[in-house]
Formats: sequence, structure tokens, C-alpha cells
Amino acid sequence: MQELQTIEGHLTGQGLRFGIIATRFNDFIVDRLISGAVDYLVRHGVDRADITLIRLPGAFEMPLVAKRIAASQKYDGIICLGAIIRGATPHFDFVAAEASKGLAQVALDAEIPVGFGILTTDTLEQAIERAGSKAGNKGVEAAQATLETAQVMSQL
Ligand SMILES: Nc1c(NC[C@H](O)[C@H](O)[C@H](O)CO)[nH]c(=O)[nH]c1=O
Ligand SMILES: CC(=O)[C@@H](O)COP(=O)(O)O
Repeated sequence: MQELQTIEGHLTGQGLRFGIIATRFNDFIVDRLISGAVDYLVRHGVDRADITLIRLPGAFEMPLVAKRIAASQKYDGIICLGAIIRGATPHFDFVAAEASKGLAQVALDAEIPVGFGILTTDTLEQAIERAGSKAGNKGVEAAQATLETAQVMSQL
């Protein structure tokens, strides 16, 4: 049996280029996700110069910009970072559904790894917990998943 070498210990991002798309909405949470993602990539050999950060208003805008980034063919992966926090109306459901569905579609259409690091939480407290405190940092997880998938894709 042949096995692809993509386990954590073998992950290296040397020479790979990543686009990070991050929302300004809830930026005090999202900034922590960005720091976690960038730190993870750099610790795994990605050159800072090979990381491009693009800020957007909100998660709803992400699929369109991700699609354009993917079409540029300048990147090996796209990491999407945001925080959608439930409010008093159904707004949350529409934004979260379009962001997740749209980003998944971009990945499939362009055949590029798209990391889904958008928090979808019921409360602000849950978002804080997932942005570098007791429940980890979902920006790190999204960067890891994107890097690993980029490596898998490059071997297939
Ligand atoms: N409520 C949240 C939003 N809403 C904004 C939308 O994403 C969009 O920017 C607006 O409807 C204009 O098109 N965005 C988030 O990222 N997080 C939220 O909690
Ligand atoms: C994503 C949201 O639900 C949110 O921030 C909007 O809040 P609301 O539903 O109270 O308008």
C-alpha cells in the first residue's frame, strides 16, 4: 500500500502561496484568527511574502472574492476567516449558509483548497473561546487543513 505523507509531522509549506480572506465584521475576534493562521503557516515554512491578506466587509462577500483569487491561479490555497454571531433575526442563517455553500463551490469549481475558518456561534462568548482561548483557535485549524489539503492535491 502506498500512503501519502501528509501527517502533521511532515507538513511543510515551503514555496506554497496562500491567500487569506478575513472579514472586518467582528474584527476583534477575526484578528485573532488571522494571527493564529499566519503564525501556523510561518511555523510550517511558508514565507511571509507568500501570504496575501485581503479584508472584506462580511462573510457574505467571501465566495465572490475567493472565486476571483482562485481564478488568478497565483495561490495554492485560500483560508477564509470570519465570525458570524447569531443575532435577534434570521440574518445569521442566510449569511452562514451563503458563505459556507459559496466557498465549498469555489473549492470544487477551481480545484483549490479553501479552508473554512468562519466561526458560526450563538454567542460572543463562544466566538472568543474559539479565537485563541479555551476551545483553541479556528484560524490555526483552517490554516492547517488548507496546508494539508494543498499538499495532498499536489501529490494527486
Ligand atoms: N452579521 C454578520 C455579517 N453580516 C454582514 C454580511 O456578511 C454582509 O457583509 C452584509 O449583509 C452586506 O452584504 N457578516 C459577518 O461576517 N458576521 C456577522 O455576524
Ligand atoms: C449575523 C447576525 O445574525 C447578526 O449580526 C445580525 O443581527 P440581527 O439578527 O440581530 O440583526
